[in-house]
Amino acid sequence: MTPSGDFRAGFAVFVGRPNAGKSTLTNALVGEKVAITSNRPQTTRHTIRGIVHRPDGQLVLVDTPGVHRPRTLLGERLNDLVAETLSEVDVLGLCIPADEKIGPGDRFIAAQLAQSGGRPIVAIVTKSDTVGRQTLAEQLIAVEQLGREVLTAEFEETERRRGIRARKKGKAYDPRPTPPDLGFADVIPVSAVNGFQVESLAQVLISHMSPSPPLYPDGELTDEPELTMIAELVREAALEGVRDELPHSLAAVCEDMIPREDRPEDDPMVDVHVSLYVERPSQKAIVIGKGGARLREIGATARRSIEKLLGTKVYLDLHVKVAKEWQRDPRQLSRLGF
Ligand SMILES: Nc1nc2c(ncn2[C@@H]2O[C@H](COP(=O)(O)OP(=O)(O)OP(=O)(O)O)[C@@H](O)[C@H]2O)c(=O)[nH]1
Repeated sequence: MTPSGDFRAGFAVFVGRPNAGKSTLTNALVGEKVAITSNRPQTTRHTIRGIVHRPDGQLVLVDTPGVHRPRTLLGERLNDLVAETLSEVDVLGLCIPADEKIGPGDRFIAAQLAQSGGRPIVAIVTKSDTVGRQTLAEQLIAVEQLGREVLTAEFEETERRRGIRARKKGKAYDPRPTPPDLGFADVIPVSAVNGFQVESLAQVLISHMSPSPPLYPDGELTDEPELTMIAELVREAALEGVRDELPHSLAAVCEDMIPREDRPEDDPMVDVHVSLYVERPSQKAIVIGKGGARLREIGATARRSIEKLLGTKVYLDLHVKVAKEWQRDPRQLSRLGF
């Protein structure tokens, strides 16, 4: 790839309520499993970047957790993380599923994005394979309308503040006329499952980047440290098929990753040690399962993904530990990397 004069590069972030399809879309764009998906809400805890290389641009995707109202300390940290991420990117992708009516959660998030300093917001209507043409068309119109509402509200609020500032300084307030085209920069329906418009979305996002040489070398998919990715893979495997409230109480830490010494050069193996933290002994029992059956399943699933990630054979050593109320304890949180 030789970047020409009109090559563009920059950062984009997908924001949306839990389960909106952000991680799946990141994977569809990047083309390899990088972000962690699950059909349980709030599984993405770390900011994971996927890098999309195209002849005319490079898109660095930052995958944030869903914006939600903080209930615990962990929730607050997630929201801080989101606010921090929003201030560092070039374009904001607001994900709204095609198969669910726009709700207060979407409005809350859209309003937050509108307040993030005039960055272009691309509204992405996800999972569009799940609805018919008529429903999709109606959702696109509703999303356009949402864009007009939140950006008009933001414009009026900015004007109101300008007025107050001017009055305080004893200056004349010169109101600006409301721009006629307030709204999202683009509204685009996609499906991460059948690939519908995924490439167009990449182009739209790249079009909002500034001219710049590539930010990362070609071929690099993620700069997330391997240990974090391994921990996420184990956490994902542990969450599979669990229907209770475990997701909020489960954390994984990859303690170390050591190449086995006595292996032939063409058949290496890595020893990986991961601790799974739960809050209560009863949860530990759930994770371990009858006679250790569930833990073995988790181990087997996670090992396969880790082998894919590292490209070598892996011996995975899993330990389940109880760390009481870790969600509410700042010291435990920082130990677990939050
Ligand atoms: N049919 C269909 N399902 C999708 C699509 N994208 C995502 N899903 C499903 O929707 C669910 C949630 O997707 P995720 O990508 O994990 O959602 P997320 O927004 O990252 O969720 P959090 O990590 O909880 O914030 C999963 O079960 C996905 O398989 C899509 O384009 N079509």
